[in-house]
Amino acid sequence: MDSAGDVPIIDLSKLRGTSSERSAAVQDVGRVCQEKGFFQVINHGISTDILRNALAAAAAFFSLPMDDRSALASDDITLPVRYVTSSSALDGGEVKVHRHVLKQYSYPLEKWIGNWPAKPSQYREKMGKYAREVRNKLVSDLMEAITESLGLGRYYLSSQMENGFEMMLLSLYPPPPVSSGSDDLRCGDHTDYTFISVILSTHEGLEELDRVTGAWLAAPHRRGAEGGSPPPPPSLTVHVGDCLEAMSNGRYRAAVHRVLWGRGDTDTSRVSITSLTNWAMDESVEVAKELVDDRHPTMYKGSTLRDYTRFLLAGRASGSTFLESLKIN
Ligand SMILES: O=C(O)CCC(=O)C(=O)O
Ligand SMILES: [Fe+2]
Repeated sequence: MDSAGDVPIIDLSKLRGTSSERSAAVQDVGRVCQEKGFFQVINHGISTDILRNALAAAAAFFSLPMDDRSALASDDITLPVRYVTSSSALDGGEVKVHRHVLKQYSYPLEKWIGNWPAKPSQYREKMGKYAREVRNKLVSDLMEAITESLGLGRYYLSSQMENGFEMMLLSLYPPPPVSSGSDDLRCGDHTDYTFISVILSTHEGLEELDRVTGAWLAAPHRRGAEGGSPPPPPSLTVHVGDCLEAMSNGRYRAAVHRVLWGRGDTDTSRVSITSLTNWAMDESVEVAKELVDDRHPTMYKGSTLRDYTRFLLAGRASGSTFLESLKIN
């Protein structure tokens, strides 16, 4: 299996190859989910145009006047489309914006796309194409490979996936204010509440925690505009999330990741799109009973997306993460 630096690369065309290619690729998927929890994908079949258009649409949205964007702001975290800004006060009373986020529900697409921002004009079309392709060409195949690699069979989660839920987080990380010094952590270390998340971004900045060495690894970044004919597509990074860690009874580990932006003298903004795969709001994610035996007792309590939302609403009073709160000692 290839890797870029210390980040493994999964060739998705192998999952659609001969049966021996497929079983080798399924084993690779299992191994990286177990050992790392993060990887990048190539030969997924999503065109460079679709990827670049989605990033351009996200950037165009963030270029809208603040009034247009803040019209979508709300404290109600259950809304299907919501604009959020995270910031902190600097010493001189100045406010540092870490990032702006547009959250939008995206699966089933037909159900939600009408709620998406109507401006800029091609936003829904370009973002909709990306959402559909990520789902059909990447997430579905990977989820099948993942359950197969756990010995549960390729279609083990098909119905939960079909009846499930997907969310996109579009993030804008503005350039740092001059006075920010070296404080360039924009999104602190965390895991995602999801089965898998897929990240596309305009710039580097995403970092993964290597659980074995304790080192932070920079996810390699390709913009997709460099030479070559056709040019190689932009990088797509995949993370194992909390739901997969729990369902697999801890066999696969959620990726701890963070975003640093602004190191050096950059005056550009970074834009990313994170796609999160979940089950329906009230469908409980439980440890797969097939993965429990005397040597592997059930390690996690069941949880739903609604439980997670409630946890966020309550604030992290205990200081622990949602995944930690699910662990059975
Ligand atoms: O901006 C990125 O590259 C990742 C953002 C992220 O981790 C998240 O929104 O959960
Ligand atoms: Fe994340």
